[in-house]
Amino acid sequence: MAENKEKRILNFVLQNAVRGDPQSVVDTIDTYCSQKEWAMNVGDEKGLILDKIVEETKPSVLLELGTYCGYSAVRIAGLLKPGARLLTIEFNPDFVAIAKQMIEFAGVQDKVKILEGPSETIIPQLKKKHEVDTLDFVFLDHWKDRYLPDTVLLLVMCGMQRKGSVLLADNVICPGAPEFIKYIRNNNHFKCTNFPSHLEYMKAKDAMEKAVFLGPGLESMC
Ligand SMILES: Nc1ncnc2c1ncn2[C@@H]1O[C@H](/C=C/CNC(=O)c2cc([N+](=O)[O-])cc(O)c2O)[C@@H](O)[C@H]1O
Ligand SMILES: [Mg+2]
Repeated sequence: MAENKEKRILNFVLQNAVRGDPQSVVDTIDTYCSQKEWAMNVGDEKGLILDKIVEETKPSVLLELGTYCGYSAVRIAGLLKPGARLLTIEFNPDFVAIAKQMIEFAGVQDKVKILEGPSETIIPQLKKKHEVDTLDFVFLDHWKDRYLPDTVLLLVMCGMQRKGSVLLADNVICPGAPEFIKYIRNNNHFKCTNFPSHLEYMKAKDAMEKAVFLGPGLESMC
């Protein structure tokens, strides 16, 4: 496979991080991407917001949309209670290969399962093929124009949310996910909170949006 940025990030981790230590892997990626080559990891500043919300939620079954190099999968997995599991969806086979090695090096392969393919195909398979009943936590960090359709898919088509389920979306300012924000903030089945921050490794403003599902009401969900 051609030498590319994601491969260079992985090699830097393999050569500099501590095997079996998720925090060391996360810190090493942050060092590389802040000093050598920028990459679209959630990063250290927004990562602390992610950590706090995961720890507060104490989730057992989690879904991530957009694995990329596995940075947030490793970060989240390092916080999970025994028996909790993270499913992460990624459709780029090169990134799947990178993330797989990143997750194994961090020693969290027993907590994380990468599902290769497009989210729109895999989400409807979660119940039957991956024995998911409901999701306690969903991290949205894939193409921004997929946030809304995939949220609707999770909600309406697959009933994947239960009362108290948490959706957390990265990048609601930069690059932005305006349709998702409009929908989720106007949907009275969700209680939304915005967490202002900065774009990973940059000074530009960004934010994360947390949306807690309040449960299906009597009226239609749409
Ligand atoms: N429908 C789908 N199913 C499965 N995998 C999918 C998918 N859509 C995208 N992906 C994967 O998710 C990742 C995309 C992330 C987009 N983030 C971004 O575009 C992004 C951009 C900036 N930025 O430009 O500053 C900053 C950020 O934090 C960002 O997350 C890639 O690994 C891509 O292959
Ligand atoms: Mg992002």
